[in-house]
Amino acid sequence: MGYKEGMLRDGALDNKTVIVTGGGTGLGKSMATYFLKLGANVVICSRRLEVLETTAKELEEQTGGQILAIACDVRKTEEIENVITKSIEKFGQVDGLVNNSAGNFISPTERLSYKAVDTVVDIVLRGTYYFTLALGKYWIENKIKGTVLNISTTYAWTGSGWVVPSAMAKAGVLAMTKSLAFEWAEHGIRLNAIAPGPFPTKGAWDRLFPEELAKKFSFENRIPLQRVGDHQELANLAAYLVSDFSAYITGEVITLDGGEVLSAGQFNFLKEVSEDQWDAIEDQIKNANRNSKKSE
Ligand SMILES: CCC/C=C/C(=O)SCCNC(=O)CCNC(=O)[C@H](O)C(C)(C)COP(=O)([O-])OP(=O)([O-])OC[C@H]1O[C@@H](n2cnc3c(N)ncnc32)[C@H](O)[C@@H]1OP(=O)([O-])[O-]
Ligand SMILES: NC(=O)C1=CN([C@@H]2O[C@H](COP(=O)(O)OP(=O)(O)OC[C@H]3O[C@@H](n4cnc5c(N)ncnc54)[C@H](OP(=O)(O)O)[C@@H]3O)[C@@H](O)[C@H]2O)C=CC1
Repeated sequence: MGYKEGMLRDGALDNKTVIVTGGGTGLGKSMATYFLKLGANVVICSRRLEVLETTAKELEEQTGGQILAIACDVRKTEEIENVITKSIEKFGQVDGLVNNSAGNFISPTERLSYKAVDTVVDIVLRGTYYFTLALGKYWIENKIKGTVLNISTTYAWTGSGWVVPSAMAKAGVLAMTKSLAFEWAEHGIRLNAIAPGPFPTKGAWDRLFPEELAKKFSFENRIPLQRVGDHQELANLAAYLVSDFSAYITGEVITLDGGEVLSAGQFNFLKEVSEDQWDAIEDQIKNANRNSKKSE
């Protein structure tokens, strides 16, 4: 058994219908795959219908599960409402939502046009609160104990230069997660988030680690656990958080990043010190201890 294997037991998501935004590619596709394997009906939606349909066909063959692909720009409320209506028509009801769609690219902020900032913020923040609001109203009206899982980032709370629109938007998503988790708890609706570290996907790598950068900065050296994430690790956590096994968890953000976010620790630079240097440092400190005792 290892981290590349599915964690939950067969049938863990039986009788659940989960919408995964951006489910045609990358991490959304990996989560959709695992949800299907665990028995869920899955609805994937994003802008490119042909990408969604190709994924739907592939996953249907791979898992034998039921999957519906619908075009939807999460910045448009009427398209979101169409996804919800079609999902209910096909599967009877909707139980879960994974807000996974995102837009992001690295850039010095002063190079961005107003529209460039709006584009990222609108997909990530507006798209997430539009979808959550639409489903929340439906859940409350129909007394359904729905679950929302937001895919955030660690820089939602540390901040990060060169991805400022994304950081602002993901921070808003985090505030929404915690605020609504409290407000809608009385309806049995739960909201949680995952903050992933680097998980290789074409979407992220093309826009955040283009070849020029990838050659210079290797993750193996930067991540304390010395590797990037495996998609199944994220799918495992996501499936747990949308399942009833996590029924007592709400308003939580779980970091899944091999320790990357911990690198700000004030003394972490000591990673560079060799054993010989530690011998000398230990001597110096013990000497200073002895001297301070003498002078007392
Ligand atoms: C591992 C770390 C965490 C990872 C987090 C992730 O989210 S990974 C997820 C990663 N996955 C994804 O991001 C997947 C989806 N992403 C996408 O579809 C695109 O990257 C998108 C977000 C730009 C949206 O596309 P669209 O078709 O809706 O919009 P558009 O093409 O019309 O552009 C709008 C404005 O942006 C401007 N602009 C664009 N690039 C640059 C640049 N490099 N420099 C400067 N500006 C740039 C462009 O010029 C225009 O402004 P203008 O000139 O009119 O004032
Ligand atoms: N990969 C990583 O290392 C990390 C990823 N994340 C997060 O994980 C999530 C998935 O990213 P990842 O799989 O890497 O990248 P992808 O680019 O593969 O996924 C982004 C998805 O969002 C969809 N999307 C973009 N714009 C819209 C829109 N306007 N309306 C609806 N859907 C849209 C895209 O589909 P389409 O183009 O068809 O619309 C695409 O399927 C994101 O939330 C990202 O911020 C967080 C930290 C690290």
